[in-house]
Amino acid sequence: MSEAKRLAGEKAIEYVEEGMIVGVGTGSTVGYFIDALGRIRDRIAGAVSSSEQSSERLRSHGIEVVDLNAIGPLPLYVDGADECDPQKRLIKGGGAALTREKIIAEASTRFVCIIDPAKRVRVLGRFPLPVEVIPMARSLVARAILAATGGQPVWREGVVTDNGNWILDIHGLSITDPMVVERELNQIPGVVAVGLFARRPADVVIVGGEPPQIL
Ligand SMILES: O=C(CO)[C@H](O)[C@H](O)COP(=O)(O)O
Repeated sequence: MSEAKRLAGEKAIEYVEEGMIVGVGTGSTVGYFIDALGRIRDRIAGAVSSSEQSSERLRSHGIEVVDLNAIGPLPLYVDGADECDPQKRLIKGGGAALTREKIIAEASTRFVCIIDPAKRVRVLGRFPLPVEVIPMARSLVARAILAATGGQPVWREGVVTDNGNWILDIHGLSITDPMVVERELNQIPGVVAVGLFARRPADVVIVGGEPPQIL
């Protein structure tokens, strides 16, 4: 699968234009995109990063990491996903960076999602749905998730997000209406962000392969 990830990550470079500030996600597929971005670093103005991990990798290539507050809308955001349905709605957050990823996706005009073929599903939910929670609300949120969805929330123990919060992964969901589930979970006090990207799906999906497929 890492070859498919590399092919997807490198293909996404075609969406980068001269002088752009590029939004950059998190994960192993994005790692290939960052490395390719490093090869054209003189042609971009910098990057907005969704995680400390990606910031470090961007800086290692000499790419300046820019504060989202210092700029207007972003023309382009490139990120991976854990699942992608035919409407380009996503589950993200396997790397625990979902909140910043959601912020950058929202700020961007074009969201290009890069995946390997195994990430494509008909219905979202086989991958446990990550939810970032305020630590003191963990068990309250877990009970509310069970009541609202019937899914089984499991604490990703030991993982602390870049925002100092915790992750619950919801197992056993079959998400036939992602917009409704996203909205319902967002309303639980203590939830910081839900790893469902239904309200803001990807605009373009690149599926890594020889040749890459554009959806
Ligand atoms: O949402 C994410 C991080 O929070 C990643 O994009 C997602 O987990 C996919 O990762 P990978 O490219 O390593 O398969």
